[in-house]
Amino acid sequence: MIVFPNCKINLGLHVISKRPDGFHELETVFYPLPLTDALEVLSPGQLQFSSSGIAVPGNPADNLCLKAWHLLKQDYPSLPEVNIHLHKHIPIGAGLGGGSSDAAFMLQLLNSRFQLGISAEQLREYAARLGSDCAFFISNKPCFATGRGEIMTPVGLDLSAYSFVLVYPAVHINTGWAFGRITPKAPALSLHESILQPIEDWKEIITNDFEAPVFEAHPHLKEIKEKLYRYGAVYATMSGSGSAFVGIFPKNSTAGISFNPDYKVFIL
Ligand SMILES: C[C@@](CO)(OP(=O)(O)O)[C@H](O)COP(=O)(O)OP(=O)(O)OC[C@H]1O[C@@H](n2ccc(N)nc2=O)[C@H](O)[C@@H]1O
Ligand SMILES: Nc1ncnc2c1ncn2[C@@H]1O[C@H](COP(=O)(O)OP(=O)(O)O)[C@@H](O)[C@H]1O
Repeated sequence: MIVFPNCKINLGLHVISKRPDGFHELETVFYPLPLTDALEVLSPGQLQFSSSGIAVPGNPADNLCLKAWHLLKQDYPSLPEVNIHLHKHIPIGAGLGGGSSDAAFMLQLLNSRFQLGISAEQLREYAARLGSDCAFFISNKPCFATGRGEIMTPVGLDLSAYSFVLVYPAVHINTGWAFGRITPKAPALSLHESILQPIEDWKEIITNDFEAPVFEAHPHLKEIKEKLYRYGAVYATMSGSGSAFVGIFPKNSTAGISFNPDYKVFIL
């Protein structure tokens, strides 16, 4: 069985307060985009994980796909061992949620392949235990999110008239480090309201709190956002804790966009 875990972008992100458990309360809008990995699970087999494409840092035994299998195995002891192959295409440490998406798709795949009968709500709970933005990928629809990112309300956003330009400048941002560089505060205007304003106004009212610390540590990244606006983006932002940027352009207006050849650029 093969599935294609997609990435997400954050349209705005406010870090509101630090919680006693060390995590942060935030608000953001998650928006899914069709840049994907490929995740194949073969069974019967022995529990095995391999990957190709972009190298995933860290020990393969810690890969979120395996963690998802172990999480379900605790509650469903009859879950068979499987042979997992991940072809990694979504940039890592980019704020695109690729690892979280792999984990959420793995939970869903195991649930349907082995008919475990887990409800969508229960899947969201399992996913939230694997990562703060993992639960989003179970419903995978535009939503306003609060809490650690796991409390979601659907948001009626139709961006089908636009193309998305993703730029990944090959700078790996550690999410925990980025949260540690922010002084939390309540926003003057909640994203719940600002996201419903015309997209032409977003430039003035929708912000990502991670941009300031990331620009401070990597000043050359600011140029990417400025260049997206120079090319005609209606709205441009860093996604999540970075370092990928997204520019939202009217459809058929992305010809000729080019960046440093060391950067990865995806037009979706
Ligand atoms: C910042 C966001 C915005 O969508 O995405 P990315 O930029 O990573 O994609 C998310 O909140 C990231 O979610 P995720 O990548 O799943 O984070 P986790 O693995 O749960 O946590 C990594 C680390 O980030 C910090 N963390 C994460 C979420 C949160 N609400 N408060 C935190 O303080 C914690 O230090 C934690 O140890
Ligand atoms: N399947 C996976 N894909 C990507 N990263 C993974 C995966 N499993 C575990 N990781 C770990 O998660 C970290 C963050 O991954 P990723 O989700 O791509 O970043 P981000 O949180 O910026 O969106 C990586 O540095 C890697 O060590």
